Amino acid sequence: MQTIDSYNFSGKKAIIRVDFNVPLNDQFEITDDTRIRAALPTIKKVLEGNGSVILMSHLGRPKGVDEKFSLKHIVSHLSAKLGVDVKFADDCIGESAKTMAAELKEGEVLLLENLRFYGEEKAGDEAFAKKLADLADLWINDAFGTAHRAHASTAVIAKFFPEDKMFGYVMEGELSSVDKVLKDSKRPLTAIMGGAKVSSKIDIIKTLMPKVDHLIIGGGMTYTFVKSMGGNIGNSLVEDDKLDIAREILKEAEENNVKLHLAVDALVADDFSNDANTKVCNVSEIPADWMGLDVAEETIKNFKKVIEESETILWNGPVGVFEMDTFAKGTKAIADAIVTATEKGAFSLIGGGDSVAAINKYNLADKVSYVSTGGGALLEYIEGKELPGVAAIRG
Ligand SMILES: Nc1ncnc2c1ncn2[C@@H]1O[C@H](COP(=O)(O)OP(=O)(O)O)[C@@H](O)[C@H]1O
Ligand SMILES: O=C(OP(=O)(O)O)[C@H](O)COP(=O)(O)O
Repeated sequence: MQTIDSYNFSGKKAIIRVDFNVPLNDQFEITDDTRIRAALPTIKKVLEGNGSVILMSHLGRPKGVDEKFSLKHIVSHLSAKLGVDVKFADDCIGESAKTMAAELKEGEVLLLENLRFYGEEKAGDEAFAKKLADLADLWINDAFGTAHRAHASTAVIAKFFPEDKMFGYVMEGELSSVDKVLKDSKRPLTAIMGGAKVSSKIDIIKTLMPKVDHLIIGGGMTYTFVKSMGGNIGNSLVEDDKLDIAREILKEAEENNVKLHLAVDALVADDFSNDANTKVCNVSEIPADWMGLDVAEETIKNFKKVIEESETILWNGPVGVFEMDTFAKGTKAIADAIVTATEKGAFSLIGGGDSVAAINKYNLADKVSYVSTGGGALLEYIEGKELPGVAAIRG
């Protein structure tokens, strides 16, 4: 298998599938460029090896051609980050892309327009994949965030590069980080699962159960668990159809000798608002009309202790409504505890859109071991599913 470190890029054109699916505001400015920064080492590696680079990505979920989802919005930012004037092809296939790719010289970078302007991308159309493949001499897959999609540019294109395909550094880093957590982990291993709902986390919790020593459950999920044990949760978020699953998870934890840590106290509010009235109460004694929106002191103390004594940590999902400052304390405390553990030598992996947003909000991304660029892809990989973008390279 080829690797990015052993391949000779000299005089070659590399088409790199990146995940530049970044959030844009109403002025089309990038509000979080994590995925762009993550892709730079791979691009630079090819350029330093005297190759040229053709970048391809999707942005959003457009239905056909739609200006709002044009990758032209990221050209200037990418150029600044790379220190290279990035050229832009306003169609990812067709004559102009072909000519621009053919004319690309060593050290130059061409960005293709949004692949999803063509339905063929998501359909995994082979003829479309071939048109992309024909632009280059080799294919690098570095789009971890999209590795769970069997699309033309993430998987199907592989067949046109039987010898000349490889992972980029993002893919290599993401895969080895998950391996460090799930395969060669130093103990104790702690998973912190937060976020809104049990339903979106059941599969991952079940996968982690036989592997972890500690499972911390936080966020909106808490109240489904508390209700399943007969507690009063007032107006808190709950999934009544998941009460049985919650009980099952509690039982599985016992059977697997996993120490499951739930909140003991909650910061409750009389409204889902930053300006609501708040008070602290026992997590199973929440008055009617009040809702739990964050963990409180006693819980924070418990969670911190477990995290700071861990050698390997996986964090997915905030433990409170951290978007509102009033309810951000618990999530900030988790982030701080992970940083403390990491400073003491633990390996920490943060993944999932909102926990990454939280770690960035507190400027702590550089103080943990690895921040994943994948949401759904990371969860599927941890769940043990084969990702098409990975299989396309490993075969
Ligand atoms: N107690 C709570 N009640 C309601 N929503 C919550 C609560 N705690 C956390 N959340 C919300 O959960 C959302 C994140 O959920 P989710 O998408 O599952 O996480 P992630 O993106 O990290 O996987 C955040 O927007 C957060 O505000
Ligand atoms: O942002 C992405 O996924 P994520 O929201 O799970 O992190 C990827 O770019 C994949 O996008 P998609 O879910 O539209 O295929």
